[in-house]
Amino acid sequence: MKIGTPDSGSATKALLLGSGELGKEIAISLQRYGVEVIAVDRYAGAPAMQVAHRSHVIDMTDTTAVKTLIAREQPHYIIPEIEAIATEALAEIEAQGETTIVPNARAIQLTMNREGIRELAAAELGLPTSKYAFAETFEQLRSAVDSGIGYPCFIKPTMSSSGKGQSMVKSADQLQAAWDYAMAGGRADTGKVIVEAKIDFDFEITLLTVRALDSNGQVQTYFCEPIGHRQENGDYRESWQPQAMSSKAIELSQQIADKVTTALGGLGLFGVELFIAGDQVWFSEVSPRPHDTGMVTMASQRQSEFDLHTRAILGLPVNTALDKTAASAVILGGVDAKAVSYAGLAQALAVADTDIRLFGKPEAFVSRRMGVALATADNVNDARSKALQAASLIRVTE
Ligand SMILES: Nc1ncnc2c1ncn2[C@@H]1O[C@H](COP(=O)(O)OP(=O)(O)OP(=O)(O)O)[C@@H](O)[C@H]1O
Ligand SMILES: NCC(=O)N[C@@H]1O[C@H](COP(=O)([O-])[O-])[C@@H](O)[C@H]1O
Ligand SMILES: [Mg+2]
Repeated sequence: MKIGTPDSGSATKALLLGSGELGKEIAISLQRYGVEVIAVDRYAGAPAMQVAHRSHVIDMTDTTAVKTLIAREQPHYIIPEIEAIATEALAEIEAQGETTIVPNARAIQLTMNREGIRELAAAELGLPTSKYAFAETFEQLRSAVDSGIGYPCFIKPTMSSSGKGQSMVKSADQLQAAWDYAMAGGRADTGKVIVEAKIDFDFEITLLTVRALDSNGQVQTYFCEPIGHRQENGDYRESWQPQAMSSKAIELSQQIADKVTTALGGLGLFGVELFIAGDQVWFSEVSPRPHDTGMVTMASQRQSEFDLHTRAILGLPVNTALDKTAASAVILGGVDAKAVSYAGLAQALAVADTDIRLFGKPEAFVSRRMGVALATADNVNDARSKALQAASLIRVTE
């Protein structure tokens, strides 16, 4: 198979494994550089499918289903977009040498599972993290908490995202419920949980970090301005850029992000999640792809996180500069409904300097993210209040 790039004239094909709101923006960016996009997800009508050249519905956790589809489509690039993919299939495909897994199969495998990335970051690279342990039974969980992790702590499925199956436990009587919730709530069942001691941070950031080629064809690491965010129940509610930080904390953050992304390797954008208290910085986790809190870059940067990921993958030049102070606020479903419609768009857009992105998910759940409001302003406080106001004016209805 001939590997094409936009410069070589032959059609380049990219296959998205996961087609949510992040994939939709990646698809649009890829298409702007002439790439053919195939969107894949577990359900029909997923956001990226609505803009892709074509799409497929498969069980992405089924190795055979993933391999069969890739053999049929023969993409040049496979871009994992969600933390629920049979990663064994990807290593085999990469080894055949004709397809680039973004950023590479090992990075996807390590970050898809909290165990892989935690062992790399804490044990191998020696980065500061919360105290942690893994448990395959309730007894193991209880003994890990009793013998050092303590309370409060977080219990999470090892394969999950957006807070699915995650709870904070304050005392021993809440432990069983947290175990049951983690066992039932992951995006894929690994039979294992991670328990982490709670870090008392002042604020948390996502440091978008890009590994891209410079004009000499050398891999360089570029950082965006830090993105601050607020989470509820393990899922993000608002984000803003830039987050003010001490120069020591930003320096440590960049060092940690550089170490972990260099260890993961490949080309693309990474969302490095860090907890900050004073000048102290802890590594939390990393996405080898655009990050939900990074949706703010659609308003704050000339090159959004989606453009940066796309450019890095294709070997094109990148610029991570901040353009405007901005904020994002999420629009949750608020109802369980098939066939949704939206009210309040005119009122929301009447808030100055805002924009609304509705993802087009075919079905709403009470806490499913259905859209995001974006706002720019002279300062972070004003940007946040405008984004929050615009988001609050949108109603998802049956
Ligand atoms: N050990 C911890 N100490 C303090 N807060 C934590 C800890 N672990 C998680 N949190 C809080 O919960 C949030 C979500 O945790 P985490 O990022 O691990 O979940 P996730 O399911 O991977 O979410 P996403 O996929 O959206 O990044 C964090 O951003 C933080 O606010
Ligand atoms: N924190 C990770 C994240 O935000 N991932 C984004 O959410 C989608 C799944 O949404 P859904 O669960 O509503 O289908 C994923 O496909 C991805 O775009
Ligand atoms: Mg996270």
